[in-house]
Amino acid sequence: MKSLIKNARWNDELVSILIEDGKIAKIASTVDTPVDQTFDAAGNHVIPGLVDVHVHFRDPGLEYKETIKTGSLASAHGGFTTVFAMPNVDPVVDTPAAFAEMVKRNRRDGVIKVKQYAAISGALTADRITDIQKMAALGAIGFTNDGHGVQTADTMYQAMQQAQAVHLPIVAHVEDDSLIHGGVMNAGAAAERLGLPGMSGLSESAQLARDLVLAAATGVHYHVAHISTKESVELLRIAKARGLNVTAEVSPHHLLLDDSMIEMDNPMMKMNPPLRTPEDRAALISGLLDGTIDMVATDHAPHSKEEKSGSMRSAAFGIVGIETAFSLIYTHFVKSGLVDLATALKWMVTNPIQAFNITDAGQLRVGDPADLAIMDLDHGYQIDADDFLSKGKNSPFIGESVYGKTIATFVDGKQVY
Ligand SMILES: NC(=O)N[C@@H](CC(=O)O)C(=O)O
Ligand SMILES: [Zn+2]
Ligand SMILES: [Zn+2]
Repeated sequence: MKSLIKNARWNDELVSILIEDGKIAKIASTVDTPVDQTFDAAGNHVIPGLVDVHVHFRDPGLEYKETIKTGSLASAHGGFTTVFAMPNVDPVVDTPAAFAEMVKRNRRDGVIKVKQYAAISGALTADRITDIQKMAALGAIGFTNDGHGVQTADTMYQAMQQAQAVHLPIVAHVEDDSLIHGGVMNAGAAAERLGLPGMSGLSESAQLARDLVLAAATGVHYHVAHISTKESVELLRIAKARGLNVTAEVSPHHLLLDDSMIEMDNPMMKMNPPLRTPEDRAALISGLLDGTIDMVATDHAPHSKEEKSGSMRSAAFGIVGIETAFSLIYTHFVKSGLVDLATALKWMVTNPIQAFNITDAGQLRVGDPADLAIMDLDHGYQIDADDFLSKGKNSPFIGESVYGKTIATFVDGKQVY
């Protein structure tokens, strides 16, 4: 099977991409090999398929929020061709049997490449660590209790030792529960103005400091999920300077929103970690620009309309992000002139692939899997929840005007959007 994508803009040139048996066979200004199928990109840009190391697909158990099918279709709509699914489904992915079931489902229902994390400890909250060795053998991409911080140092220490032994990362949702005090947004002036209970950013940074000590002692690859405070960025900067094997992701919403923008009690502005202060946000942006933070990940967290209505006091934590991430980063970092497209693609493709040793994702080189997306970078559009393929419509960015609309997405040469 041979196919051709023609008239695609790549590195300021119009190219044709020849795809043979799912792999990129040739990239050239003209290709005259006879093919079975041709896709005309009509002068739009081609980018390597995006990679998101942090999504919630809610399947099994919470299919009313999202399924692997709808989540992966939404990913394709966002230009993503590889995503890493979190284990906080029902049942939690904390046993080899549950893990094996997820592998089966992800393969059966995913229209893109859906890789799977396994839990660090039972039910994401127990002190007892999971069978890390067995789940590694079954294909786990890493271990995480995302949704919960690991509260005891010994549990984290043991998990790191085991993960290091199988050469897989620990992905940390860093949150010390003793510092949360029932907060629903960041503690500080904004929470006081709104009269809402606040949670301190120290909850994240204090646990991160502990983890970095443990990571140094074990040598494990330690990856910080959804980093959100300036203290965390500083800790990470020091850890990297010391040569620790540590990486971090930041979400588009923590880069683009802060608590000063929460004008009223609005559940679409509620997520964990919460939007922090403008100073925290500035530190996240500098950290991303100077390489302290390695990558952008969405933390796509779909919830139902009911769960995301009413007051922030009772609404669920989390927002969707997989269908808006590229447009938001492209518009606010590339179109605005802060970085070039290649840098944004480092944050959303190359660095995730390298940090997690992904061998079957495409980077738009001859011989790579034909995982790619065609993007219209020149015409603005408005983010509209009716266009989302995700079941979750819980986005604070609805109505925003952005650039970077996905025209088509291909996985192993097959058009999936
Ligand atoms: N980010 C969130 O606010 N929610 C996530 C859990 C998580 O990522 O911690 C979820 O599963 O809904
Ligand atoms: Zn989390
Ligand atoms: Zn998450």
